[in-house]
Amino acid sequence: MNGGLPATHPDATHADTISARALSRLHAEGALRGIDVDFAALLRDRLRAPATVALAGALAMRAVALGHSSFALNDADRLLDALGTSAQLPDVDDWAAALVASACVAHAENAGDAGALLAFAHGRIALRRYARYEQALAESLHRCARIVTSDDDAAVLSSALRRLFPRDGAAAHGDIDRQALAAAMALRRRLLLITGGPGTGKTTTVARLLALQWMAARSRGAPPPRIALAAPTGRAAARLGEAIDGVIRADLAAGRLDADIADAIPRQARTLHRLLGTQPGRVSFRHDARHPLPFDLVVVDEASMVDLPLMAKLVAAVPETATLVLLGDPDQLPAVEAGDVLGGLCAASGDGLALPPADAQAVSVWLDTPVPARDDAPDDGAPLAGARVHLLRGWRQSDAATLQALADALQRDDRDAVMARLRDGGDSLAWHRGDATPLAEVVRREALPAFEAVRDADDPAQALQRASSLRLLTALRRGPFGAEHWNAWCAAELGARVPYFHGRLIAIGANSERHGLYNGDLGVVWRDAQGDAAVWFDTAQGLRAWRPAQLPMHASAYASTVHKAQGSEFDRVLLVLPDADARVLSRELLYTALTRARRRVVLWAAPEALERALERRTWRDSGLDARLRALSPASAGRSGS
Ligand SMILES: Nc1ncnc2c1ncn2[C@@H]1O[C@H](COP(=O)(O)OP(=O)(O)OP(=O)(O)O)[C@@H](O)[C@H]1O
Repeated sequence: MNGGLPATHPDATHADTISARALSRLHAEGALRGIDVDFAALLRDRLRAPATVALAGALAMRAVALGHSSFALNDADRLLDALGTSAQLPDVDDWAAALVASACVAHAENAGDAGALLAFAHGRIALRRYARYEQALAESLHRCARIVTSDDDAAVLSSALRRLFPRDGAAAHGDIDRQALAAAMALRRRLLLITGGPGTGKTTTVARLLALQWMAARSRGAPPPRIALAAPTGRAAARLGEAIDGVIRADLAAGRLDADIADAIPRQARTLHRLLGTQPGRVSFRHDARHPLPFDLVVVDEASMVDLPLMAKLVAAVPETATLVLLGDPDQLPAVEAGDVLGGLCAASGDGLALPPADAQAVSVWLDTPVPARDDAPDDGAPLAGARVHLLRGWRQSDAATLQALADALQRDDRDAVMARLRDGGDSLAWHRGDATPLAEVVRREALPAFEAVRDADDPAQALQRASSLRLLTALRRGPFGAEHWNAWCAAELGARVPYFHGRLIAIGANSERHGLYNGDLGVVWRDAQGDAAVWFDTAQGLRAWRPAQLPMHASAYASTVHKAQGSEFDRVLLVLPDADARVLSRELLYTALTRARRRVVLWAAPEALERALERRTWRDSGLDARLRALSPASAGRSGS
């Protein structure tokens, strides 16, 4: 950036003066980055925009880096607060008037203005690119969220649902089986979100939902549904495929499924990039609105990890006649990139506990149980009402029960219960107070043996089996509590003398179609008798090895940030928080880290850092709900009834 900001415009208003001052101050303090201020300078110097517009542009760009797709003018103080600062900002009405008057800003009346770099709608300012994605997503969702009037025979559906979702004790007490409800809703809706915490049976539900779709198609005399399973990362896709396979096998053995349907249900899930078809050197995918995906049902797991541009492209590529089912846990950290899409979808679809009356009535007949209907006035209703079913009951057994209870307490924001659970500990939970136990001692005792077991395995296959037994998770990447430091520390403890030492654990950091390796895939370095190193991976084609120099981007996999570990699971997790407060510490970070563990969590954290993390919510601002509301002033429930 040039040494200062552009000079004040000759006919500057009071709002411009305030804006110019705010820009200088926020730049000087470091709250705005060079790139934000350069963008402001471009708007003012080259495009002759007033300082009000330049300030809005700089803040919109800064907001994207914090994960917001846009920010509300009347909530700009909150954005500054998140940046750890404050400044006098223009009066909201003056600011809005200046934005509407500027040729640099697209708004409802000049929406065709292709040259505008910013967009202003619903009181929110966004970089034009993100506004376009958000508007396109809202329009596609609005289209696909309409109710499908199923012409399936109610008796056939009832009997299929009874077979796939046998009643257990809970249902006998009058509770509805929310898993069966979700599967049934996928027959009425083109868009369905199935949300819930870990172990609430999202994958189990989706496996049975696929079977139900088959049974329904068969009874209708329709061709079998063409099904695609996908997830944002390779790891998550592999887990989804394996989990569906496990459910189908168990259901077949229990007589809940016929063999021909069990055989026909796909178990291979792919990354979203692979599903949509990456094209070398291009940001666009092979499948889009004009070349839709050749499927009738698209299931996407780990939806919380999908960012705004990718979700917009996915939804556009789902054909009008297909059903899109998104699975996710809205309490997890949102996508690293901008736009909390799952959060926006949840805001637009309500709590997922009650349905619009028309849905409730239809599904009650299929489930043979009264299903609660929303009783709010249609005009106040959520624009995607009925598009979400939230699963409540945790099903994981025994040794993970303490972890499940801890995750529940985090979800409820019951801090006393969280602290009590942590203090009580148990076989599956241990808390080392950061002020009392040296971290290196804990890592040496709790983590190192698992990494030594990888190194000392008999062969690469055994090493890879042991690779996901433990991961050290950090809040930060750099510094003494960061993943980079602990990766180097573990390597040194394991006796590393060369970068690709025998038994080194590697994680791939980007998707590579060419290799068939995906972000998060784990590999292990194995040296042969001549000392030559190869890195082995368990791929969809079986065990494969590459020379280190042939691999896509990768890093050691002993430690990683919680953000990076999203979509992965480990038997045990050692979570390390920094000894002082850091802005990344939040309840969602704790929740995401703890729910990565299947069996045991060891936490190293100072009580104060833990308390700060529990107090802070990850804040992601999104205009999706506002855009959806603008598209459907009446609720989806009314339009469909
Ligand atoms: N209706 C059910 N009856 C009995 N067991 C169930 C039921 N639903 C799920 N489970 C069991 O609970 C465990 C978790 O289920 P599942 O993997 O489907 O949950 P999930 O929500 O997808 O979990 P995660 O988000 O952690 O992947 C599995 O062992 C599964 O067999």
